[in-house]
Amino acid sequence: MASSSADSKTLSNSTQYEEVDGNDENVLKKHVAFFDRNKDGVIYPWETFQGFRAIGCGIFLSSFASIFINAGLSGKTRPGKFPNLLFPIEIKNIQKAKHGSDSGVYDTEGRFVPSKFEEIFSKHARTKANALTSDELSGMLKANRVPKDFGGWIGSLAEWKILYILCKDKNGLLQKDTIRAVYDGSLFEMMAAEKASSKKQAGLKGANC
Ligand code: HEM
Ligand SMILES: [Ca+2]
Repeated sequence: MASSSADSKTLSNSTQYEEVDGNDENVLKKHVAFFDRNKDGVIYPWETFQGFRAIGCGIFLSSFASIFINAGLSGKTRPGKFPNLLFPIEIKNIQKAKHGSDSGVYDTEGRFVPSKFEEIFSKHARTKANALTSDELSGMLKANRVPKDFGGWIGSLAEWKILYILCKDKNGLLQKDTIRAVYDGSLFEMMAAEKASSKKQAGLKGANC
């Protein structure tokens, strides 16, 4: 549905998310931009580590994630056959790092596909229309599995389980708004701001979303 709003998305009364402008935007670039700490277009493992720490993750998860993500995605985003052993991820080619067994919310060019986003909830949200329980999330991951695509299974499992652990609400639900915000990376900015402000307040520990 068209609108004159300059925003790239709106939340209508029926909480259906729709692209308004910028349909051809590579939103996947925005998803990862938070982790490019010095904004030079390349994400090194130490930047992934710093990004995870900034959103409140512990040293163990941050270390594991930075090794796993950079070793796994670097080669896919770089030209040529030879690996760079500093494992940089080139943001301009981030759509090449997509894997199988995903939700399809990012298309092959990294664009956000609203209908696929809505499908997550129409197909898998049974308890509440606008949220997923842990079981419903597991059901979605199973349903998205492409046979024998073990790399894709692990990638999807890691992305969604980390999101669930970090951002479930007090009732164990992963809210639709939270999931929407992970796609364009705004969630990471919010988490970092929350972590920074809670740090200021008398040593409160890094929070969930
Ligand atoms: C706490 C940090 C992160 C969380 C919670 C997270 C979560 C997610 C989620 C939920 C998806 C959507 C998958 C789907 O639609 O099925 C996704 C996709 C993706 N993420 Fe992240 N992510 C994080 C950090 C990163 C980092 C640091 C990178 C790389 C620098 C990255 C690269 C990607 C890529 C390439 C995709 C597309 C996968 C695909 O659709 O096939 N993510 N992530
Ligand atoms: Ca960088």
